[in-house]
Amino acid sequence: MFDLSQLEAIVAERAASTDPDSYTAKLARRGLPKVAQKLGEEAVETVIAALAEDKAALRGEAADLLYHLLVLLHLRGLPLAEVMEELQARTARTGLQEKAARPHGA
Ligand SMILES: N=c1c2ncn([C@@H]3O[C@H](COP(=O)(O)OP(=O)(O)OP(=O)(O)O)[C@@H](O)[C@H]3O)c2ncn1[C@@H]1O[C@H](COP(=O)(O)O)[C@@H](O)[C@H]1O
Repeated sequence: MFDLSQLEAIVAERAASTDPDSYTAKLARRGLPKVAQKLGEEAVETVIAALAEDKAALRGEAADLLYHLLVLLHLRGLPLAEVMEELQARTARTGLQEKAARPHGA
């Protein structure tokens, strides 16, 4: 099954490409603030699709959201594996225990 680490590799390769047809390359050139803005927009669109109970729209918006998150992580040099390690570490306790252990305000 296709997974996010495979998409992460595609994003890394396309972000460095000079292919004029590459959306990833175009987006990466626009820089982190633009990518962050796009990620925020996709998050809002995902929420709207979820609240509208439109499963087809939610599927598309969730895909857009994950793709843009990977572009942002790539530009900030944070490997997806580190995020997965963070999530895996959290499985050792409940969400409320994890929240209580966070530094104040985090
Ligand atoms: N998964 C995606 C993916 N999801 C969403 N998008 C793009 O994200 C954009 C989101 O749409 P919007 O209307 O919000 O944005 P827009 O108006 O096109 O662009 P802006 O001017 O607002 O930035 C669309 O252009 C989508 O094509 C993606 N673009 C690429 N990928 C993957 O990345 C691979 C490489 O893509 P390229 O870099 O384009 O070759 C593809 O084969 C896919 O696997």
